[in-house]
Amino acid sequence: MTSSMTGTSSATRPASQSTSASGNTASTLRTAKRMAKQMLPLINVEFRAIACGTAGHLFSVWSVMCAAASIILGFTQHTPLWIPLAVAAIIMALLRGPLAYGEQLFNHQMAFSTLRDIRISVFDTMRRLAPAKLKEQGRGNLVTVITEDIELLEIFYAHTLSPIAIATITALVNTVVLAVLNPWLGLTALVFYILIALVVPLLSAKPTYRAAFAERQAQGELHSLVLESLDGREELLAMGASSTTQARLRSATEKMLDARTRNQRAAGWNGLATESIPLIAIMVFVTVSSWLATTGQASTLTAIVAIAGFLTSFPALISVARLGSGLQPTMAAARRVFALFDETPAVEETEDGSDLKGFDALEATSLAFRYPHARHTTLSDVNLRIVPGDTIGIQGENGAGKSTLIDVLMRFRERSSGDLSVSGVSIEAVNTHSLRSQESMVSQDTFIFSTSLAENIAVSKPDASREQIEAAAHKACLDEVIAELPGGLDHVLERNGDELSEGQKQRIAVARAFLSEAPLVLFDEPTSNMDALLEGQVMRALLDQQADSAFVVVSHRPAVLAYMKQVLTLDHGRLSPTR
Ligand SMILES: Nc1ncnc2c1ncn2[C@@H]1O[C@H](COP(=O)(O)OP(=O)(O)OP(=O)(O)O)[C@@H](O)[C@H]1O
Repeated sequence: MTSSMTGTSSATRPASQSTSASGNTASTLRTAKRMAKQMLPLINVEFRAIACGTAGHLFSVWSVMCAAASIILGFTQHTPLWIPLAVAAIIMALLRGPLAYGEQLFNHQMAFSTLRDIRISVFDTMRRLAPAKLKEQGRGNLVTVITEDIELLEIFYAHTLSPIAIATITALVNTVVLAVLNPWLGLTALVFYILIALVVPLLSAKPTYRAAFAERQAQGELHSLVLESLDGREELLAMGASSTTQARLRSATEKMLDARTRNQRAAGWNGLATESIPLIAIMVFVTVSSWLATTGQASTLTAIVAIAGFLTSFPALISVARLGSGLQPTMAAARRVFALFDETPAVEETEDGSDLKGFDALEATSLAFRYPHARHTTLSDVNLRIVPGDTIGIQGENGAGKSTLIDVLMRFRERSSGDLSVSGVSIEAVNTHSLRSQESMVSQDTFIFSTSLAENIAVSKPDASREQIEAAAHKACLDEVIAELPGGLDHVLERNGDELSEGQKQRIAVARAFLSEAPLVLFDEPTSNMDALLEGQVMRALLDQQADSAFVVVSHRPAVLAYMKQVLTLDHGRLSPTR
């Protein structure tokens, strides 16, 4: 991952909250600088875009100037000079097309490559933040960042830096050319160039940024609400609460539309200036040129050629003037993407630590854990030793901290104090990928991916053979589910396994545990949705294939705990033996 993208900060709030709408110039410049850094690996492509764009715009100005000079010289003075001027005008006009094509091609090559790198970094960041910090982000907000916010960055990478460079170079060259024709013409052009390419975008940037930022935030909140209403649609219908949700959706939509309207209004003012100022500039320029011609300070030929050139010099500048409002949604989106990159993970992954050779023991001594901002510690003094062959049941009241303990043992969350080691190595000194190969987990909620049932089972061992998958499915009592699905093991499950019952999904999770080769498996309520018969079959199958593995099973059910050699109770943050 590119370090400039992922520099960490002390931010601990979700991306939706950790950025403010303050559009001060310093922070916008910082964001722009950070974005520009991503372009460094492709700087040659950017130079090519600038070269093509500059040449293309200058050729279009010069071709019109040469054509004007050629026509006047040919018709009024009948000098042969009109011929080379006409040829030059035609050649430059013909070159304008390929140069414009090149400019677009290189700009988009730059934009798409940079966006690809940013997308990879976003997915890397999500992996780094998962699972603890990702839960805090809000799914809707993440969806907005991953889809719309990243797409908006395209404007910066394809339509910002090179147009600014092109506009600056062409404006300077045009000013010099016009000043050579007559200093007054050069001065007049320079004043209007500065007005259009500098003053207009700077004046329209700040108000547009605020509205654009509010719109991005409102969009994220609306997406969160829509996803929440979709996920909870059955509860809402069953509880007759649809109208409340509709009202919340309406209010969120209005908030978003209000921000969008303000954004459009700010963009409208920018459009007004961008359309009017060139016309005023042309009127003033024509007036100055006519005055110079009538007072004999410039020839008619000079005045007409200068007017022709000035008229055609605006497109490069107008695209920069429009950035004043057009770029602001992009800057707002960039702040949100960078806020995600800057989010501090609950646990920093270890990459330069030790690799575990095998699993001897997991030991927790005086282990404590407190959620950030929580008033009490959830785990205050946990002492636990797990060795190969152990089966340990953990029970406790709702909210006692059982799932939290599993998260800490998996190092999804960092303990607040105490010691925690695996095979004699302090857990944070173990390389994360090595830790995951030794410890795996079956959580309360099973996520079903949109792929075949076989591939869903093989999540814990992607290179598992067909026989191994079938055996795991059989042990997890999935035979009858497989027989009922139209494609059997190859049936493609969709929408988080909508067509399966919760108990069937849990059996898929257990099948994953059967396939996993991790010597320590932590189960969080693995059979809570199964009937007593299935539960018994699954537990017996688990113990049958246990061999040297160690199992820790969190459960409220005495029937499940009865299978365990040792049962512990978690109460007031402490584990004590029950039997
Ligand atoms: N992300 C969080 N931030 C703050 N507090 C949390 C968070 N997650 C859980 N808690 C709190 O920590 C305590 C322990 O929660 P945990 O889910 O570990 O309990 P549990 O024993 O697994 O409960 P259950 O039997 O209901 O599954 C609860 O009081 C809960 O409110």
